[in-house]
Amino acid sequence: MSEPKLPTVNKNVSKDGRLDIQNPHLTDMDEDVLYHIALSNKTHDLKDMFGDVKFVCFGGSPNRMRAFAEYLVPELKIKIPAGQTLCNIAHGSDRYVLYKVGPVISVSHGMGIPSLSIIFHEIVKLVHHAGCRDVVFFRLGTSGGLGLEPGSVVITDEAVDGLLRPYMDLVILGKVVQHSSQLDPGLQQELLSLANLQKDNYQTLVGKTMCTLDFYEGQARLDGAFCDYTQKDKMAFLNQAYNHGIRNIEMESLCFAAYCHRAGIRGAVICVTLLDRLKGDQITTPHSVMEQWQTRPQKLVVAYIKQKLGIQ
Ligand SMILES: O=P(O)(O)O[C@@H]1C[C@H](O)[C@@H](CO)O1
Ligand SMILES: O=c1cc[nH]c(=O)[nH]1
Repeated sequence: MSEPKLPTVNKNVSKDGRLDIQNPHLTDMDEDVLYHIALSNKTHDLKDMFGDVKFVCFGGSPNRMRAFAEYLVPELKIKIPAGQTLCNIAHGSDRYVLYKVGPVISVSHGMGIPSLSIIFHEIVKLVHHAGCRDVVFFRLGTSGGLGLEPGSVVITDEAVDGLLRPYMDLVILGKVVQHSSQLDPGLQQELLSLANLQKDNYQTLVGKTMCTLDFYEGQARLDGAFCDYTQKDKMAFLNQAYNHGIRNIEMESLCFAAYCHRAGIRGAVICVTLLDRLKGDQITTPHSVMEQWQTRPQKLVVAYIKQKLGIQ
């Protein structure tokens, strides 16, 4: 396979840690409407609303990201005035939810790369307009594991596509552009060290993550509406992925990693595994157990945030 031609990246962060977006067209615009989160740099004072943000946490489901925001309130010792509740700042749009708890944004991204891509663009522009400094991005997700006890947590060191390539193909103006999906190894190690300190009764490890365009055939499942391959074909592919170092499969890490790299933002992907794909396809774990598992990546990122903010 020939090496991809990757565009130059990481030019976006200025010396003082602010995100200087390189898109020249943005500076010519009188107003920038962040359509899917119902905000704009003209109708909202984004510096006042978001200028202190240091961490942005993305996750697929709106309810999970609300629950994460609620979890952050006592953990970060945030006082919510009596009679007030957490407000979905993106309530003017019903596409995504967005909460702010102190210096943390908790935002949903929906399912799959196209949905994540839209919200990522708008969050990067939000962070830019707000003048935030040294912001770190996290994806807190769920996934199918490979050879792991369900409930294990994988910190992604490299996101690969369904062809096991460590970059994202993007079709722009009728041409394929490739963006490297490298993630920050230092951040991965910091997270792993924190996980080791937590002495949890589940495993947290660093491994490669395969990001697919589909939950069923894309992830070699036999239980979709369509399937033209055999159990043997499926196992051959999943074993190939395992031997390549892949430890979990989900649907957003490639774009998340590629865009973090492109924007020059430190980012990490942390996903709990809901099942072992070497053993099956259907997710049969009770909902209450999965809800508990989904808090595992959150717990790790909260430990990281508290450490950075000096909160005991
Ligand atoms: O972060 P979540 O749990 O939403 O991500 C995974 C990948 C797909 O979006 C979805 C499939 O069930 O779960
Ligand atoms: O198997 C799984 C489980 C969660 N999310 C996925 O994308 N795949």
